[in-house]
Amino acid sequence: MKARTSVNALLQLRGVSRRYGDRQALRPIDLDLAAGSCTALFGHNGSGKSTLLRIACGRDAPTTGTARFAGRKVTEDDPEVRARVAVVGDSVACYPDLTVREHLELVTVAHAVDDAQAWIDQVLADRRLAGHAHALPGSLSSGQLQSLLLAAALVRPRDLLVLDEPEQRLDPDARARLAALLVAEKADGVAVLLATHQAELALEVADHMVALEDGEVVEEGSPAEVLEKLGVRS
Ligand SMILES: Nc1ncnc2c1ncn2[C@@H]1O[C@H](COP(=O)(O)OP(=O)(O)OP(=O)(O)O)[C@@H](O)[C@H]1O
Repeated sequence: MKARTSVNALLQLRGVSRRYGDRQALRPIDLDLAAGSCTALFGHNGSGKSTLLRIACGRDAPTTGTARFAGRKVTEDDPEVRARVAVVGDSVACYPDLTVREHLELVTVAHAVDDAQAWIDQVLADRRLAGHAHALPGSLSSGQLQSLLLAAALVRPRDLLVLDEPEQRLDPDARARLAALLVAEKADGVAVLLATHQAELALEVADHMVALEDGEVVEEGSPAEVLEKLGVRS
Protein backbone atom coordinates (compact mmCIF):
# COMPACT_ATOMS: atom_id res chain seq x y z
CA MET A 1 0.00 0.00 0.00
CA LYS A 2 1.29 3.43 -0.86
CA ALA A 3 0.00 6.68 0.39
CA ARG A 4 -0.23 10.05 -1.21
CA THR A 5 -1.76 12.23 1.40
CA SER A 6 -2.50 15.90 1.68
CA VAL A 7 -4.27 18.02 4.25
CA ASN A 8 -6.25 19.79 1.53
CA ALA A 9 -7.68 16.71 -0.11
CA LEU A 10 -11.29 16.93 -1.23
CA LEU A 11 -11.42 13.16 -1.57
CA GLN A 12 -9.54 11.08 0.95
CA LEU A 13 -9.32 7.27 0.88
CA ARG A 14 -7.66 5.50 3.78
CA GLY A 15 -7.00 1.77 3.82
CA VAL A 16 -9.83 1.21 1.36
CA SER A 17 -10.19 -2.37 0.15
CA ARG A 18 -12.97 -4.43 -1.41
CA ARG A 19 -13.59 -8.14 -1.34
CA TYR A 20 -16.33 -9.86 -3.33
CA GLY A 21 -16.79 -13.31 -1.82
CA ASP A 22 -13.40 -14.99 -2.18
CA ARG A 23 -12.11 -12.40 -4.62
CA GLN A 24 -9.97 -9.57 -3.30
CA ALA A 25 -10.86 -6.96 -5.94
CA LEU A 26 -8.92 -4.18 -4.24
CA ARG A 27 -6.17 -4.35 -1.62
CA PRO A 28 -5.93 -1.56 0.99
CA ILE A 29 -5.13 1.71 -0.71
CA ASP A 30 -4.68 5.33 0.39
CA LEU A 31 -5.42 8.09 -2.05
CA ASP A 32 -5.92 11.83 -1.79
CA LEU A 33 -7.33 14.06 -4.47
CA ALA A 34 -7.26 17.84 -4.22
CA ALA A 35 -9.54 20.35 -5.92
CA GLY A 36 -8.23 21.28 -9.37
CA SER A 37 -6.17 18.11 -9.77
CA CYS A 38 -6.58 14.84 -11.63
CA THR A 39 -5.56 11.31 -10.72
CA ALA A 40 -5.71 8.59 -13.37
CA LEU A 41 -6.12 4.91 -12.51
CA PHE A 42 -4.43 2.67 -15.04
CA GLY A 43 -4.36 -1.11 -15.32
CA HIS A 44 -5.53 -4.19 -17.16
CA ASN A 45 -9.10 -5.45 -17.20
CA GLY A 46 -10.09 -6.61 -13.75
CA SER A 47 -7.28 -4.76 -11.94
CA GLY A 48 -9.69 -2.96 -9.62
CA LYS A 49 -10.12 0.47 -11.23
CA SER A 50 -13.93 0.50 -11.36
CA THR A 51 -14.11 -0.93 -7.85
CA LEU A 52 -12.05 1.99 -6.56
CA LEU A 53 -14.17 4.50 -8.47
CA ARG A 54 -17.41 3.03 -7.14
CA ILE A 55 -16.12 3.36 -3.58
CA ALA A 56 -14.92 6.93 -4.24
CA CYS A 57 -18.39 8.04 -5.31
CA GLY A 58 -20.32 5.97 -2.76
CA ARG A 59 -21.82 3.49 -5.19
CA ASP A 60 -20.15 0.69 -3.29
CA ALA A 61 -18.93 0.45 0.29
CA PRO A 62 -15.37 -0.62 1.09
CA THR A 63 -14.81 -3.89 2.96
CA THR A 64 -12.15 -2.11 5.03
CA GLY A 65 -11.11 1.50 5.36
CA THR A 66 -12.93 4.77 4.82
CA ALA A 67 -13.66 7.06 1.92
CA ARG A 68 -14.25 10.72 2.80
CA PHE A 69 -15.45 13.54 0.59
CA ALA A 70 -15.06 17.06 1.99
CA GLY A 71 -14.48 15.43 5.37
CA ARG A 72 -17.70 13.39 5.30
CA LYS A 73 -17.91 9.64 4.95
CA VAL A 74 -18.92 8.92 1.36
CA THR A 75 -22.33 7.39 0.81
CA GLU A 76 -24.33 7.66 -2.38
CA ASP A 77 -27.45 8.91 -0.61
CA ASP A 78 -25.68 11.72 1.28
CA PRO A 79 -27.21 14.95 -0.13
CA GLU A 80 -23.77 16.60 -0.07
CA VAL A 81 -22.26 13.80 -2.15
CA ARG A 82 -25.24 13.78 -4.52
CA ALA A 83 -24.98 17.54 -4.98
CA ARG A 84 -21.23 17.75 -5.52
CA VAL A 85 -20.07 14.47 -7.09
CA ALA A 86 -20.78 13.79 -10.78
CA VAL A 87 -20.15 10.33 -12.19
CA VAL A 88 -19.68 9.12 -15.75
CA GLY A 89 -20.04 5.36 -15.48
CA ASP A 90 -18.77 2.49 -17.57
CA SER A 91 -22.18 1.49 -18.87
CA VAL A 92 -24.86 3.42 -20.66
CA ALA A 93 -28.10 3.62 -18.71
CA CYS A 94 -30.81 5.57 -20.51
CA TYR A 95 -34.57 5.81 -20.63
CA PRO A 96 -35.47 4.47 -24.09
CA ASP A 97 -38.44 6.86 -24.43
CA LEU A 98 -36.70 10.09 -23.39
CA THR A 99 -34.83 12.20 -25.92
CA VAL A 100 -31.27 13.39 -25.46
CA ARG A 101 -32.49 16.83 -24.36
CA GLU A 102 -35.06 15.30 -21.99
CA HIS A 103 -32.32 13.25 -20.32
CA LEU A 104 -30.34 16.40 -19.69
CA GLU A 105 -33.44 18.29 -18.49
CA LEU A 106 -34.06 15.52 -15.98
CA VAL A 107 -30.55 15.95 -14.57
CA THR A 108 -30.89 19.74 -14.34
CA VAL A 109 -34.24 19.41 -12.52
CA ALA A 110 -32.77 16.85 -10.08
CA HIS A 111 -29.94 19.26 -9.28
CA ALA A 112 -31.98 22.49 -9.37
CA VAL A 113 -29.75 24.06 -12.02
CA ASP A 114 -30.46 27.74 -12.81
CA ASP A 115 -30.76 28.75 -16.45
CA ALA A 116 -30.93 25.08 -17.39
CA GLN A 117 -31.95 25.49 -21.03
CA ALA A 118 -28.96 27.69 -21.82
CA TRP A 119 -26.64 25.23 -20.09
CA ILE A 120 -28.15 22.32 -21.99
CA ASP A 121 -27.77 24.15 -25.32
CA GLN A 122 -24.12 24.86 -24.54
CA VAL A 123 -23.30 21.31 -23.48
CA LEU A 124 -25.16 19.83 -26.46
CA ALA A 125 -23.09 22.04 -28.77
CA ASP A 126 -19.81 21.24 -27.00
CA ARG A 127 -20.47 17.49 -27.14
CA ARG A 128 -21.54 17.72 -30.81
CA LEU A 129 -25.01 16.51 -29.85
CA ALA A 130 -27.02 19.57 -30.88
CA GLY A 131 -28.23 17.81 -34.02
CA HIS A 132 -29.41 14.87 -31.93
CA ALA A 133 -31.20 16.79 -29.16
CA HIS A 134 -34.55 15.28 -30.12
CA ALA A 135 -33.23 11.78 -30.84
CA LEU A 136 -34.07 8.79 -28.66
CA PRO A 137 -31.10 6.84 -27.23
CA GLY A 138 -31.86 3.86 -29.45
CA SER A 139 -31.04 5.88 -32.56
CA LEU A 140 -27.66 7.13 -31.29
CA SER A 141 -24.29 5.62 -32.12
CA SER A 142 -22.30 4.16 -29.22
CA GLY A 143 -19.97 7.16 -29.29
CA GLN A 144 -22.92 9.56 -29.21
CA LEU A 145 -24.33 7.64 -26.24
CA GLN A 146 -21.01 8.04 -24.46
CA SER A 147 -21.15 11.77 -25.24
CA LEU A 148 -24.65 11.87 -23.72
CA LEU A 149 -23.29 10.32 -20.51
CA LEU A 150 -20.60 12.98 -20.38
CA ALA A 151 -23.12 15.72 -21.13
CA ALA A 152 -25.33 14.54 -18.26
CA ALA A 153 -22.39 14.96 -15.86
CA LEU A 154 -21.66 18.44 -17.23
CA VAL A 155 -25.12 20.02 -16.96
CA ARG A 156 -25.05 19.69 -13.18
CA PRO A 157 -22.89 21.27 -10.47
CA ARG A 158 -19.83 19.29 -9.39
CA ASP A 159 -16.71 19.57 -7.28
CA LEU A 160 -15.59 16.00 -7.97
CA LEU A 161 -15.91 14.36 -11.38
CA VAL A 162 -15.48 10.59 -11.46
CA LEU A 163 -15.12 8.98 -14.88
CA ASP A 164 -14.79 5.30 -15.74
CA GLU A 165 -13.01 4.92 -19.09
CA PRO A 166 -14.72 7.97 -20.61
CA GLU A 167 -12.66 7.57 -23.80
CA GLN A 168 -14.56 4.41 -24.64
CA ARG A 169 -16.31 4.47 -28.01
CA LEU A 170 -15.17 8.04 -28.77
CA ASP A 171 -13.54 8.84 -32.11
CA PRO A 172 -10.15 10.63 -32.09
CA ASP A 173 -11.75 14.06 -32.43
CA ALA A 174 -14.15 13.44 -29.55
CA ARG A 175 -11.27 12.06 -27.44
CA ALA A 176 -9.26 15.22 -28.04
CA ARG A 177 -12.26 17.30 -26.94
CA LEU A 178 -12.61 15.07 -23.87
CA ALA A 179 -9.00 15.79 -22.89
CA ALA A 180 -9.53 19.54 -23.34
CA LEU A 181 -12.72 19.34 -21.31
CA LEU A 182 -11.00 17.60 -18.39
CA VAL A 183 -8.17 20.14 -18.40
CA ALA A 184 -10.82 22.90 -18.27
CA GLU A 185 -12.60 21.14 -15.39
CA LYS A 186 -9.36 21.17 -13.40
CA ALA A 187 -8.86 24.86 -14.19
CA ASP A 188 -12.35 25.44 -12.77
CA GLY A 189 -11.24 23.78 -9.52
CA VAL A 190 -12.96 20.45 -10.08
CA ALA A 191 -11.16 17.35 -8.77
CA VAL A 192 -11.07 14.66 -11.46
CA LEU A 193 -10.71 10.92 -10.76
CA LEU A 194 -10.43 8.92 -13.91
CA ALA A 195 -9.98 5.28 -14.90
CA THR A 196 -8.53 4.95 -18.36
CA HIS A 197 -6.85 2.53 -20.72
CA GLN A 198 -5.51 5.39 -22.79
CA ALA A 199 -1.99 6.51 -21.92
CA GLU A 200 -2.31 9.69 -24.03
CA LEU A 201 -5.36 10.83 -22.12
CA ALA A 202 -3.62 10.33 -18.78
CA LEU A 203 -0.52 12.17 -20.00
CA GLU A 204 -2.58 15.10 -21.19
CA VAL A 205 -4.87 15.42 -18.21
CA ALA A 206 -3.58 13.71 -15.07
CA ASP A 207 -1.18 15.12 -12.48
CA HIS A 208 -0.85 11.76 -10.79
CA MET A 209 -1.23 8.18 -11.93
CA VAL A 210 -1.89 5.02 -9.94
CA ALA A 211 -1.21 1.75 -11.73
CA LEU A 212 -3.17 -1.23 -10.42
CA GLU A 213 -2.62 -4.93 -10.96
CA ASP A 214 -4.84 -7.59 -9.39
CA GLY A 215 -6.26 -4.99 -7.01
CA GLU A 216 -2.86 -3.75 -5.85
CA VAL A 217 -0.94 -0.54 -6.49
CA VAL A 218 2.14 -1.49 -8.53
CA GLU A 219 3.34 1.97 -9.53
CA GLU A 220 2.45 5.50 -8.55
CA GLY A 221 3.75 8.90 -9.63
CA SER A 222 3.48 11.29 -12.53
CA PRO A 223 1.87 9.70 -15.61
CA ALA A 224 5.14 9.97 -17.56
CA GLU A 225 7.11 8.20 -14.79
CA VAL A 226 4.55 5.48 -14.28
CA LEU A 227 4.09 4.77 -17.99
CA GLU A 228 7.85 4.58 -18.45
CA LYS A 229 8.19 2.13 -15.53
CA LEU A 230 5.38 0.04 -16.99
CA GLY A 231 7.02 0.13 -20.40
CA VAL A 232 3.93 1.63 -21.98
CA ARG A 233 4.48 3.74 -25.06
CA SER A 234 1.85 6.32 -25.89
N1 LIG B 1 -19.94 -7.09 -8.11
C1 LIG B 1 -18.90 -7.91 -8.20
N2 LIG B 1 -18.99 -9.19 -7.76
C2 LIG B 1 -17.93 -10.01 -7.82
N3 LIG B 1 -16.73 -9.68 -8.32
C3 LIG B 1 -16.59 -8.44 -8.80
C4 LIG B 1 -17.66 -7.49 -8.76
N4 LIG B 1 -17.20 -6.34 -9.29
C5 LIG B 1 -15.93 -6.55 -9.65
N5 LIG B 1 -15.55 -7.81 -9.36
C6 LIG B 1 -14.23 -8.39 -9.58
O1 LIG B 1 -13.28 -7.52 -9.02
C7 LIG B 1 -12.12 -7.45 -9.85
C8 LIG B 1 -11.87 -5.99 -10.21
O2 LIG B 1 -12.90 -5.56 -11.09
P1 LIG B 1 -13.00 -4.06 -11.63
O3 LIG B 1 -14.30 -3.96 -12.37
O4 LIG B 1 -12.76 -3.13 -10.52
O5 LIG B 1 -11.78 -4.01 -12.65
P2 LIG B 1 -11.38 -2.88 -13.72
O6 LIG B 1 -9.93 -2.60 -13.51
O7 LIG B 1 -12.32 -1.74 -13.65
O8 LIG B 1 -11.54 -3.66 -15.09
P3 LIG B 1 -11.96 -3.11 -16.58
O9 LIG B 1 -10.76 -2.44 -17.15
O10 LIG B 1 -12.28 -4.39 -17.30
O11 LIG B 1 -13.16 -2.22 -16.42
C9 LIG B 1 -12.39 -8.33 -11.04
O12 LIG B 1 -11.77 -9.57 -10.82
C10 LIG B 1 -13.89 -8.48 -11.05
O13 LIG B 1 -14.27 -9.73 -11.58
